Amino acid sequence: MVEFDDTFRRQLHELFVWRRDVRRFRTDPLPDGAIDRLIETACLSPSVGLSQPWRFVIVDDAARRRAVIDDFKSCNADALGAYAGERAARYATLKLSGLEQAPGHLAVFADKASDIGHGLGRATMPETTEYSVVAAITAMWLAARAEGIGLGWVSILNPARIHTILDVPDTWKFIAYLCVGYPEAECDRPELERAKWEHRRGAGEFTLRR
Ligand SMILES: Cc1cc2c(cc1C)N(C[C@H](O)[C@H](O)[C@H](O)COP(=O)(O)O)c1[nH]c(=O)[nH]c(=O)c1N2
Repeated sequence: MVEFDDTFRRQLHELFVWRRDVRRFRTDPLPDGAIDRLIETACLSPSVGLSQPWRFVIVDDAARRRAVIDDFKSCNADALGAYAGERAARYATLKLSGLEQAPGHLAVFADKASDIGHGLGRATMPETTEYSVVAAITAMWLAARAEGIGLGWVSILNPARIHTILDVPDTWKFIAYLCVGYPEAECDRPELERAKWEHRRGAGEFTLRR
C-alpha cells in the first residue's frame, strides 16, 4: 500500500504544469538506457482489455533518421501551402520539430492485429487500441519531464512513408514520432502560445453539465 501526501500532490501538479512539447534540444546524448526506462514506464499505462497494443521503434540508424527528416520537411512545406496570408506567414516562423537536434528518435505504433486482451472492450470501439497507445505516450511524456528529459511529438509526417522507412508490420498503425533529449530551456507555457499561434484555454470552455 502506497500513500501520496500533499507535498507529492503539489509536485505532481507542477509536473503537469511544466511538461512541455519540446522542439529545441541540446545535442548532448541521453544516459544509457534512458529511452528503455521510459518505455518500461509507458508499459504501466492503462490499455483496453490489458491489450498493451503499444509498439516502440527506437530509431538509431542515420539513414532512416535522415529519411524521416526529409519526410517532415516535405509534409511541413505542404502544410504551409495550405495556409494563406498572415496565418501562413506566422506558420512559417514556427519550429515544429526537433528532429535534427534530438539525440533520441522514437516511433510509436498501435498493433491492430494483436490477440493480447482477447478483444475485450474493442468490439464496439476498435479505436480504443489507438487511445491506449496515446495514454502510454502521455505517461512517457510526464515520466521524461520528471527526469529533466524533453519529448516532442511530431505528426507532420506521412504515415505510409514512415511505415516504409522503418519497415514495420502492415498491421501496426503509426501513432507518433517522438523526439527525445534534453531541452534547451524549460517553460511553463506552451511554445505555440508564446509564438502567438494559439492560446491555452481553461477547463470551463470544455466542460458541460447535464
Ligand atoms: C497528437 C499530437 C500531435 C502533435 C502534438 C501534440 C499532440 C498531442 N504537438 C505538440 C503540441 O503542439 C503541443 O502539445 C501543444 O502546443 C501544447 O503545448 P505543450 O505540450 O503544453 O507544451 C506537435 N508539436 C509540433 O511542433 N509538431 C507536431 O507535429 C505536433 N504534433
